[in-house]
Amino acid sequence: MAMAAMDARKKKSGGGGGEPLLGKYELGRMLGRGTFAKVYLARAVAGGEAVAVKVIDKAEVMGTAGMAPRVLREVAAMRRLRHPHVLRLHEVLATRARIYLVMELATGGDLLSRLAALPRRRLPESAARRVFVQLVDALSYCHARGVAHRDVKPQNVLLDGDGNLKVSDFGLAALPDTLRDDGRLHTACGTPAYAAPEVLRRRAYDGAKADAWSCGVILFVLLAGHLPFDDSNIADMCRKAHRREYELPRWVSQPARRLVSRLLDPNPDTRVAVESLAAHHPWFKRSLSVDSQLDGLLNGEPERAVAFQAAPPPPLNAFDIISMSPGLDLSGLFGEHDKSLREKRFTTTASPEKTLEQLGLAGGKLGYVVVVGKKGVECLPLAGGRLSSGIAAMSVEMSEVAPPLLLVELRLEVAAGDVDGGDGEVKGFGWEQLRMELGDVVRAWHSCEDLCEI
Ligand SMILES: Nc1ncnc2c1ncn2[C@@H]1O[C@H](COP(=O)(O)OP(=O)(O)OP(=O)(O)O)[C@@H](O)[C@H]1O
Repeated sequence: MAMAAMDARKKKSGGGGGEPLLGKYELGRMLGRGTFAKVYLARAVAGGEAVAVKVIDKAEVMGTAGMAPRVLREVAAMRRLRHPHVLRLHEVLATRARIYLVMELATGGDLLSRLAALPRRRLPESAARRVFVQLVDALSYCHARGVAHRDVKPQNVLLDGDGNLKVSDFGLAALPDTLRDDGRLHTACGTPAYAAPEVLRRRAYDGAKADAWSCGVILFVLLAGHLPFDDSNIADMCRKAHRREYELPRWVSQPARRLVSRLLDPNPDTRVAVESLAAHHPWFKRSLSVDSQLDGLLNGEPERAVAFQAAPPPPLNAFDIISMSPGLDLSGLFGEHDKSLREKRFTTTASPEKTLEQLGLAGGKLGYVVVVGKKGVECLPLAGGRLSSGIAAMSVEMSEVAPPLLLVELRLEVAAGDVDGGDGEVKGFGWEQLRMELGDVVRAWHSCEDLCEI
């Protein structure tokens, strides 16, 4: 940390003109800025601990309707919470002009920026689960203590140096003493894209259930890389939310889909509560070794490094590069084909690494190589040709069903510009041979129609 440079950067606005803040903290560079506060890196004079100090201008707060209670709520909420995934408030200091919230330092930035830095703005499912499990853990803890966050969004989810979550910004948090007699809240707050429909419609609402909706939106974003409902018109957004007009990408597993659907339930009475997820939802009980590499992923390493470790990609040839380029989206070229001919799935209890290795070996016999590329895992033809004429590549996706069971989806991609759309070649592809070459890695083999739900 560049603490040596701190003195030079002390700000009048926060640092008291070069003197340590109330003799206790030396303020350094600004970490970020919110609507009413600036947050600085700081070091405790006694002990040298690095912290974050949120500097709030009293006059600004007093001059803005509703802000004073918001600051008080943030302090009251953070004071009563002690959890590894909730940002700790160490102490509150004040001068005549300012309030200083001395907080745990989250060196990893916020989840929104970390996702934005990823090539496809989303995480593999196992990494998404790790983020989500920590989020649910933190919110379950808060809810059990009567604190609903009410503004759960990736900007308010910070990360520490190890990639662990720290839920922050309880400025909109609802404490039990702000509830009406019916136990529900009546203030519209939160950020539209993450806010529950009952919040947007300014109905009385249950803060914990509103948090559950926001968690559903976050989970969707982690898995898909975009928002489920994104409309500048709030009424339209509400309508879409009520009609459940969202579409998860096809690679998302069924258990994850079910979980998103339980959370994005427009009816708060039937919407699942975050507290009940940790104990009961099967999606939570899984973990693959790749989970531990979340930090690497969030540090901007390519997805392939996290998703599948065991298959080092061979050098890419020109064909590989073309087929991975975003301009050539092979997935949209299949509309006319019989799905059962071009897609197969199998379940396996082998590890992702072993499965890939076996696909690679089988490929050697059928004439393709396994490539772990930016688009995921692909089986590409040897020597720059085609798997068979008309077929450009076979894509492979894996998702966890219930550990150690993996679902592996294979899909033939037809070359762009193929005269008959690759129909003949798709029909002639050697699925049976592939199946035999995969041997006992395959536990159950399915055509795509067999397997709507697992
Ligand atoms: N404890 C912390 N450690 C590291 N960075 C922090 C910490 N707290 C806040 N930040 C950074 O400072 C920025 C501003 O935080 P702040 O809580 O004031 O506002 P906000 O939540 O972004 O906005 P608003 O107050 O408008 O809702 C954050 O986006 C984050 O980048």
